[in-house]
Amino acid sequence: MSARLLRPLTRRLPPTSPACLRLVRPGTYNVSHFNPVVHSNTASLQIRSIARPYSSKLSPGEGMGHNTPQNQKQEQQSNQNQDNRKSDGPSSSSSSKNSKKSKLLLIAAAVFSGYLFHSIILRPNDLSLGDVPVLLGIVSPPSLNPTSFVPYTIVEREQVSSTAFIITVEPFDPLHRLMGGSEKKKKNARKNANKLRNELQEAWHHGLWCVEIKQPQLQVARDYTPLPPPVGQEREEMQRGRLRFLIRKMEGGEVSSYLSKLQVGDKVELRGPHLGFDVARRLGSSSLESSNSSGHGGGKEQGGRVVFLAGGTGIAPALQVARRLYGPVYEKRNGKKEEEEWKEIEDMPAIPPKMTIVWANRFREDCPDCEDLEALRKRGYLPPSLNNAKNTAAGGLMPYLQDIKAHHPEQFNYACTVDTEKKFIDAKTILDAVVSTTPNPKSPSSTTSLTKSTTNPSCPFHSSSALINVSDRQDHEARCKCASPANGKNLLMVSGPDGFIARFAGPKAWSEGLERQGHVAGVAGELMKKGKVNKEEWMVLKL
Ligand SMILES: Cc1cc2nc3c(=O)[nH]c(=O)nc-3n(C[C@H](O)[C@H](O)[C@H](O)COP(=O)(O)OP(=O)(O)OC[C@H]3O[C@@H](n4cnc5c(N)ncnc54)[C@H](O)[C@@H]3O)c2cc1C
Repeated sequence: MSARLLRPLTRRLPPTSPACLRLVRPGTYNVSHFNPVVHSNTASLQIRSIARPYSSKLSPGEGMGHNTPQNQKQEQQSNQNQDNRKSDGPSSSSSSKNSKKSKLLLIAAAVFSGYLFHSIILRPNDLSLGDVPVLLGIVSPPSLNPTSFVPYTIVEREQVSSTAFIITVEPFDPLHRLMGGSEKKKKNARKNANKLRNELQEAWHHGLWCVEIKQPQLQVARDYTPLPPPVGQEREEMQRGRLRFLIRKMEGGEVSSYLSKLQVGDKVELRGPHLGFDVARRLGSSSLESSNSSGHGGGKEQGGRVVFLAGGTGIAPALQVARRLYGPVYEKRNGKKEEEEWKEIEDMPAIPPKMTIVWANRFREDCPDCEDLEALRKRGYLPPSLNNAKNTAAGGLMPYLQDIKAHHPEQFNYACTVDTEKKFIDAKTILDAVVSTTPNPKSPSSTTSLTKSTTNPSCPFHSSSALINVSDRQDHEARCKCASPANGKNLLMVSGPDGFIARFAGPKAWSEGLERQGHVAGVAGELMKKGKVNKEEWMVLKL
């Protein structure tokens, strides 16, 4: 509020200038010329007492610093005024104090209404009343947290198909809005950068996570899953605290319809991060699992294979898992592979577990260029990190998948199905995907699964029967109950609309106000019953 309105005042009257010091001299002043906004409300402001009467307490050289005849005259005049006021008695003094107070109040009210008019009427999506403490420097801008909503600004928006769009948001800083591209803005951005990076780094390291986005008119919020940053932009995006979401507009949907109407520059409110299922701990790979939080030291051997069935926007958690297993997709910068740096930061395994994603879409436009990478190469296409192109939000998500494939050809696979081309996920698709993750016996990453004898049936990480009652919101607080270090399970993960999950893994169940995993049914349940997918080695996770 006042930062903008007082700027002209401070610019005209720097604190050390004689003009500024004139302000503290006893006397009557017209304040209207300081700011046009207060002009209509004030005629004059009397300043009669100051903390240190300048005539007696300012030492030579302090303040005005000039003992000119003119100053002496003014001083005498001022002393005379003070004497006169003293003789008026206490009632006169208190009434003048009151009038001074009311005038100051008037000014404050005028400034405040000007601000309200500016922020609410003129720029409704810009600044709001809640931003005042930040603008005044009383508090720093709030950062993403799981208990309260904080404002973000949409900085990019891309329509990737007729119903789906990607928005990129970054933390809203009211000071940035007011200061434009000034030095102060840059300084502030740098100050916040490391804090934001640390917060998000933890969530990315966990793997699966989401944030809530609020619909402010209806005061409802829904979960959305941040996509990994575009190829080669991980560092920059993390430092700016940016988040990207793939959102499908649902007809009649309260939050997705609202979000579909927002444009670049608009504000959204986010709350989070909310950590989801701990994939690394279930896979049990020693290099993925953090020993201090697992309840035991973590297994010595590499473990875990992942088959991920993603329906539509369910691709977002699939990419989060891929990022957890393979690290950020990197670019070469100054001759140094950025991936190496991230490996150090994130403790990535040298040889990551095998993963296959099958992405089901209604239309081809949702997954253009979803071809085998070799076929794409023959057509002259190279993923962004190999042809040094920057992959912005534009181009959707295929470049991300292609880049992981290019860097981990043995470990990672992806395939797409398109409803309108009469290609659907079925039992055979799932079995093929399971086979594609079979480790090469010669490979050092050969998988060893957790055997029946070492699995505690009540362990929420390694026992399918215990998983039935698990909710994703509580998962990260649980502890492994297996007696000996777990080598890990393989995961068949299913993510997408409720109908998609129910078809392939059975419906989730609700109890005590929480959505829980429920029994495994659907196509995956059938395959396990028939023994085509070994239920001792594979666990099903519904997202
Ligand atoms: C952990 C998690 C992560 C998620 N991540 C993403 C993501 O990254 N991207 C994404 O797009 N979605 C994601 N979702 C789904 C998202 O949270 C919302 O559920 C989705 O956007 C729909 O919300 P909505 O408010 O628009 O629709 P809602 O208002 O909840 O309505 C949903 C559907 O039900 C219909 N409906 C509503 N009320 C009625 C009624 N009374 N009678 C009949 N039909 C009705 C609506 O028409 C609509 O089609 C995620 C969900 C979870 C749990």
